[in-house]
Amino acid sequence: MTLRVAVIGATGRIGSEAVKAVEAAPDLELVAALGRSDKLETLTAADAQVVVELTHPDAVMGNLEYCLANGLHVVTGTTGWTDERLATLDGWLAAAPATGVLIAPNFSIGAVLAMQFAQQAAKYFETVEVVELHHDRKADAPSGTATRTAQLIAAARAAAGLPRQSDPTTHGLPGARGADVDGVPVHSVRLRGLLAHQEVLLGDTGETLTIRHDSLHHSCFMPGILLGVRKTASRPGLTLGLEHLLDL
Ligand SMILES: NC(=O)C1=CN([C@@H]2O[C@H](COP(=O)(O)OP(=O)(O)OC[C@H]3O[C@@H](n4cnc5c(N)ncnc54)[C@H](OP(=O)(O)O)[C@@H]3O)[C@@H](O)[C@H]2O)C=CC1
Ligand SMILES: O=C(O)C1=N[C@H](C(=O)O)C[C@H](O)C1
Repeated sequence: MTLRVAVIGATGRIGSEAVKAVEAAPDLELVAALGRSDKLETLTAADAQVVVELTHPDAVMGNLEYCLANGLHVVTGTTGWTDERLATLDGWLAAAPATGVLIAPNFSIGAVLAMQFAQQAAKYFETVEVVELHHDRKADAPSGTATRTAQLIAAARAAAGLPRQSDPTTHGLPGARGADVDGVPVHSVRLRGLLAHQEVLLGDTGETLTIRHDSLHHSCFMPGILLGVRKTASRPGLTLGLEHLLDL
């Protein structure tokens, strides 16, 4: 049976690729492709079952509220998630218990693996920092991937009983040490010509380990999006991270 799929953010960099990927999938039918000015009612009028949401941190909450109020499953890669936003989403999901939502900070398999490797390595190195590098049109910093990576690293360190990293800096300019995400410094570079890249730098006495991932084209996100579309309708509630859908 084909799944009826809609894309919100269809004119965007990743959304336009998602439209093509859904159209090319034999088991999926693209029933709506919404840009910024299209009404969300189009989704219900088109009888969509799964909505792929790839817009902007300012738009994602309104889009999810509408989808959950109308029993539409959602796969979103939009960034800007905070604990407060996740709590709000939990409330909407409680009122729509049959509905599934996948939030994937990154849909690329390489990025998901890099996050897992960083999490695995975290307890063996006393110091760790994250550097993320993106194109110069990106609205959010740090990136959703870097934020999630730092959270996973911090949780792994805490579980292993490691203390928060100390910072010896006593003199410097504001921001020079990056953003503090759960005690992990995260540095954001924005540069024309780049797409999405990340390095996790881990260091201890006499050695360093660098875990680097590069997204070179938006096509790298498509297998993850399609996997999410196929699985989320049968996973009620919130799935946070593509890793839960992969056999890792
Ligand atoms: N999880 C993942 O693997 C990935 C996630 N992303 C994330 O996806 C999101 C979109 O990225 P990207 O495609 O580069 O962004 P773009 O700016 O290229 O596209 C955004 C899309 O959303 C629409 N949009 C923007 N602002 C609003 C708004 N306030 N209300 C309604 N619609 C809006 C745009 O419409 P219009 O064209 O009219 O402006 C456009 O269709 C970002 O949060 C990004 O971080 C990106 C790549 C991978
Ligand atoms: O804006 C982007 O381009 C990307 N956004 C996501 C993020 O913030 O982590 C995923 C990927 O890095 C591309």
